Amino acid sequence: MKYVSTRGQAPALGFEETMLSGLARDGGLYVPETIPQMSHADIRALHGLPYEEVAYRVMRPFVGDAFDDATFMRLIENAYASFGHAARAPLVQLAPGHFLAELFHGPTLAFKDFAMQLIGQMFEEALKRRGDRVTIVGATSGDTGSAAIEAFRGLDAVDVFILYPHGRVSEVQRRQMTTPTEANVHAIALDGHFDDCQARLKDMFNHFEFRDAVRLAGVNSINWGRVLAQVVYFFTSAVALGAPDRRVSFTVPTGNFGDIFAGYIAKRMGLPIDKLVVATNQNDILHRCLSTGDYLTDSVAPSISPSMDIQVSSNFERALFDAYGRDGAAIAQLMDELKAGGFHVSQGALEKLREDFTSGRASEVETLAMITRAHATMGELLCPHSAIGVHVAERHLDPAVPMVTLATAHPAKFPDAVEQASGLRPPLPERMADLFDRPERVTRAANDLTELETLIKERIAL
Ligand SMILES: Cc1ncc(COP(=O)(O)O)c(C=O)c1O
Ligand SMILES: N[C@@H](CCOP(=O)(O)O)C(=O)O
Repeated sequence: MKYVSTRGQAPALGFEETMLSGLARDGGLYVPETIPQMSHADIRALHGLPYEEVAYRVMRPFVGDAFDDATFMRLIENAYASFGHAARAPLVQLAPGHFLAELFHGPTLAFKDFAMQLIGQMFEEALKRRGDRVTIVGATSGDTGSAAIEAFRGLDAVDVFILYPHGRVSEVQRRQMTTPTEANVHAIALDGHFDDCQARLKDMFNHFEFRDAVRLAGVNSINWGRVLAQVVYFFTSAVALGAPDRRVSFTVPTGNFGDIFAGYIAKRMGLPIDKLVVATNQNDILHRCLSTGDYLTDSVAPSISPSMDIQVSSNFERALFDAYGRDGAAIAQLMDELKAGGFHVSQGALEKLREDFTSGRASEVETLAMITRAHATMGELLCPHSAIGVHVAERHLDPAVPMVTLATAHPAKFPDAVEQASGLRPPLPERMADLFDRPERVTRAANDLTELETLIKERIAL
């Protein structure tokens, strides 16, 4: 299995190199050259299997010879052992035909744990075998950072630097990143918003002298391994509702387009998915683009769903690559236009995108109202991101096709918004009960590439 860049100018790589290198050297994102297929019989055979076994069967063809069968299974089992629910991604029914996939039972209470716990295992195994070490730099609007720190804290072969937007993550998210005591963990509060963090991270990958000197690696959804691990719960959810003998739709609270792109990969593998609904908050560039074809960046408006306060949606590039017939030069041209503020998706590409994706948005008022109503009438306390999903999903229900909305974070990560809407302040799980008493350790930094690179080099003593 080979991976190719969306910009067409970087060498094709195997799974392990793709995973360890992050961004392609031409600035693009890696995608599989071909998508492995699962027949209806293969999908039917997933019924009743434990999550780990489904994960193995879905991901195995993508991994090639990077790990032997027994090792790959062991890594998967290790990855999900710390989850607080036996089903890993349980489904609950919200209303007739509408289900919620609870993806927040991992160690940091967000869906990021599904992929991050696994790539933590895969990095450790691959680096041990190679006798190598890497510097991970991650950009976060709150959840990727805490999940990455949890997955990589204390590992000898890794330093992990997380850039988060100062003052724009929830207090729980911030403390998850700033309170770990391990010396290989470095939380950096950047003066800017998430898009600045992600842009500086991509600048570092494109600055080869720095990239090679620190052995830079990425664990954002830039990393194909992240997307791959997220494909699995689309399968477990759909199979639980009758796939492949019944079509299923998904609504995904969306920011960087990684999670919904994982759904698209599941569909391309053969899972009978009807609609993939992109649900955005007021930072709705994806909804506007799918509605009009214009992908035009605007200033980010801070919201009560801070993890989705994103305007430059990294993985949309992967979807565009397919929509433009895998024409790397066309994608490179669009990404150049994006630097100047945006681009227009061609009519043909827009029609291709609309074959798979539809979209909706929720305002701040609608998000709060959804939390209130879900608590009062559905018995579910939703985080603001998940509430956006449920709000948008309700506008795309079809009596003939079950809808699954992904609940991407635990409500206790965003207690202020949840309390405002429901009157309930959800408690953190027991194992995190002292989070607010632990001392914080964080470095404040300007939105400046040279300053950030110097800081990282000093910390790893280069
Ligand atoms: C809680 C939560 N919901 C939704 C999203 C959006 O997911 P994606 O960036 O994969 O679109 C994020 C951040 O990525 C998140 O942290
Ligand atoms: N919402 C994310 C933003 C980064 O997304 P990623 O999936 O590319 O890592 C976050 O919580 O950090």
